[in-house]
Amino acid sequence: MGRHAVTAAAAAIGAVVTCKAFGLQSLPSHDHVLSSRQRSMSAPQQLRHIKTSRTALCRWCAPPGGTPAVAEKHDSGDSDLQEEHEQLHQQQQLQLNVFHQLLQDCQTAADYAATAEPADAGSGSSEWSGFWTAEPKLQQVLDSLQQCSPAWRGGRGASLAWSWLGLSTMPLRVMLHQGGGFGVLLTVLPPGAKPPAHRPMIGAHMLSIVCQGDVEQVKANGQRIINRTRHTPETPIWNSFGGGVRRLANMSVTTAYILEVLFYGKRGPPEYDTRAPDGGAAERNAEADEFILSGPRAMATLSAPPCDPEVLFRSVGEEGGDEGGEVLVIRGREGSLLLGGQGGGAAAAPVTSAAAVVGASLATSVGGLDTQLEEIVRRVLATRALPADVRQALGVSHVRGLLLYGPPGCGKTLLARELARRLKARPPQLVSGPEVLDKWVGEAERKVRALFAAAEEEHERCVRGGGDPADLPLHVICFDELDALCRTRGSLLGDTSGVRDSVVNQILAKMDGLVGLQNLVSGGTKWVTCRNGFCCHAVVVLVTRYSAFGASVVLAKMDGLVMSLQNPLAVGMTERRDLLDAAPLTDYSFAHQYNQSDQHDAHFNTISMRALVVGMTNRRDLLDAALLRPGRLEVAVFVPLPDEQGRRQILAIHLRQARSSGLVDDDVSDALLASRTAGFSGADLAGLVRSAISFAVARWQDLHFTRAAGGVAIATSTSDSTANESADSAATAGVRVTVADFERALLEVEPSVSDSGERLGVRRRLRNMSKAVAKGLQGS
Ligand SMILES: Nc1ncnc2c1ncn2[C@@H]1O[C@H](COP(=O)(O)OP(=O)(O)OP(=O)(O)O)[C@@H](O)[C@H]1O
Repeated sequence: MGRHAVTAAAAAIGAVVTCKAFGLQSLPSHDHVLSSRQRSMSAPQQLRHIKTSRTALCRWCAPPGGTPAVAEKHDSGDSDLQEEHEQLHQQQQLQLNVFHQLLQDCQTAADYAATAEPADAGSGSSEWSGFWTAEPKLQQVLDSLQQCSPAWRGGRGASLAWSWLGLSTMPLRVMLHQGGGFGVLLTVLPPGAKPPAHRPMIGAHMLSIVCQGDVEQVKANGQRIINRTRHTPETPIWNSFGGGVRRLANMSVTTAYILEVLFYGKRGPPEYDTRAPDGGAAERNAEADEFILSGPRAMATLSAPPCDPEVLFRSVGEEGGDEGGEVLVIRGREGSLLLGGQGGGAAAAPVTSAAAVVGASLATSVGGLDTQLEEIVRRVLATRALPADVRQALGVSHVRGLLLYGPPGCGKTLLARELARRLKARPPQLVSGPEVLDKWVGEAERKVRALFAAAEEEHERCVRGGGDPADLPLHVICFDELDALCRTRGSLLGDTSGVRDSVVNQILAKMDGLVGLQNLVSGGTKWVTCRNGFCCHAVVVLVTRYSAFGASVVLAKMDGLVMSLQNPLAVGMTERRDLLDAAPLTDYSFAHQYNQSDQHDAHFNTISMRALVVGMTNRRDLLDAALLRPGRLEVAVFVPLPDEQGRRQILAIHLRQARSSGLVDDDVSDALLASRTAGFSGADLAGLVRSAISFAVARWQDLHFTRAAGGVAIATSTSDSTANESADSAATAGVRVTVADFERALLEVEPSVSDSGERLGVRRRLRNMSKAVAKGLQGS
């Protein structure tokens, strides 16, 4: 038998073995894995090909154990949704096919290399010796690698494939496959990550591709090679031989993904080499050790390698979320990444990425804010979804404050409410700035304290009852129109300025309490007379942190702060409380004295885990800068006017109910309406839908009135031809929203916000007023 025949047979056997090894049985049959001709097509061509393969899609849509709801979606009659759904599945299908193709090609290449052995890597500069695979096989692997990308996205902001790994704030290495003489590794580097140098696997022939991001690779193995690779469809593949010391750095602002294929031959997967980069044989490179082990080790807790490709690529419909929408469903082994703290469940039980689920389900009620949702999920929610031990291992703490800012009516309040609801938090406490302000001295601050009181009381009760505060639900505290409350201190003139400054201070004090001040010593209150002669209710927190102050200095500073800034919050800090005399403590009538070892530190820290403060404003520029510092409202997300795609999503959201009840004409096109509503905010679009429905309701009422009065169903009361035509049918005896209704609504509802974020209504009123004044002047 010629070499080619042998290798072809080996390839065929290899493919079968590979399929079994990768658990491909339950996946779409081989005719849905791309043929070599199809593989030579461009990605869009492949997409088109898959689109025509309806059987494959349906199999994928309704996998064993899949919910009927997923299949039902096809029959929902909602063509937009159906189209979106199909696109999503086509993309998933493509990704899965591409990945499986890669595995098959690698397996074939590894099978061809069965006779080759990597040289011993003892020297640390190992090379794969001799012939290891046929050139065409290598080319196939390279082609397959080139097709891989984690960045394909589905509809409505659902991130697919590996992008959920981008939630990690730490570099991660994920073993996607291991066995059959090769491994496939995914390295995920958060923006700016520069993990310590390490050696790649010894003796491995490696092919790496940057799937996303801009990555610098520095190799130092006798010679120094600096290679910077930005992801493009034509990104060159790094082709290297194992053993050299290497450092990767993510130079981009997005997460970078690097996919590597490592061929290690028959002798099995080599260990990561964590010896010092200088080549010292015994001396371990502790830094690299930590990185490498924290990656796979974290992943071992998160998702036992090798990951099931299905796990990584699965991202379908309603299974994970209580409200539907696209969610990432991870069928994992014990303790998969982002399990929402449920690690260690039954092996087959579906587990979901809590953060991704929340993000995706938010998209079902908040439209046009995909990027914002992604940022919120990554920066605010992701850590809350991590199991406590993983979070501790990564050394990350929760973000406690989120600021949503932007023009009015674009969904800030809606987003905050929905966020609280989806986080299964206690009912959110939502107050608006002007509501908090009070004419009575000290009352506004009391209201602020009351907002935080529930979280604190619940925590106390839980601790007293011997419970674990970590199990407590989250408290979300939302301040709408924050600019009315938290203007830059000292920026306001007049009698109210002291009160407002004091409210800012109170909020800061509470947020800092939530941050968990170390070494909190004393807290109390005092009535002080400010320069302007008004009495203020001072909240005083004394923190022992800096030894720079002596007792008198502390006292003077506290008084000085209170007096000179009209600032009713005085903060004194010292590490040497013993140096303090009694004066500050008595003068400020401190009710409590805590020290470092006191439980109260833990108290504040734990409360902080269970509280999220969300501020909302149209005028971020007016806010006190202290409020925006890290540890306070540290994540600021701009919520803009929706673009066309966003408007389409918002319209679909607001019409969803009426549509699902079959009350909207098929001719009503969200896409068309979106193209005609440039400059509309989310609130305007909601108003437009309400207006259109109001016309339909009026027509319906007229119809019923006519029937009731004359017993004859003739819609003479409306000139709308669509309604006339349909008046006979039983179905249209109900409300029916038509294109004509929207045409009328468009004449009635206008954009309320200018591009610069101002309310047009106000400007219009002002314009009218000035016209009236001018007229009056002319008349007089
Ligand atoms: N992105 C959106 N998706 C869906 N509905 C939206 C969106 N934005 C606004 N809406 C609709 O408009 C209403 C008002 O929006 P919301 O109060 O959240 O805006 P806002 O940005 O907080 O405005 P303001 O700054 O005036 O407080 C919402 O209840 C919702 O019905």
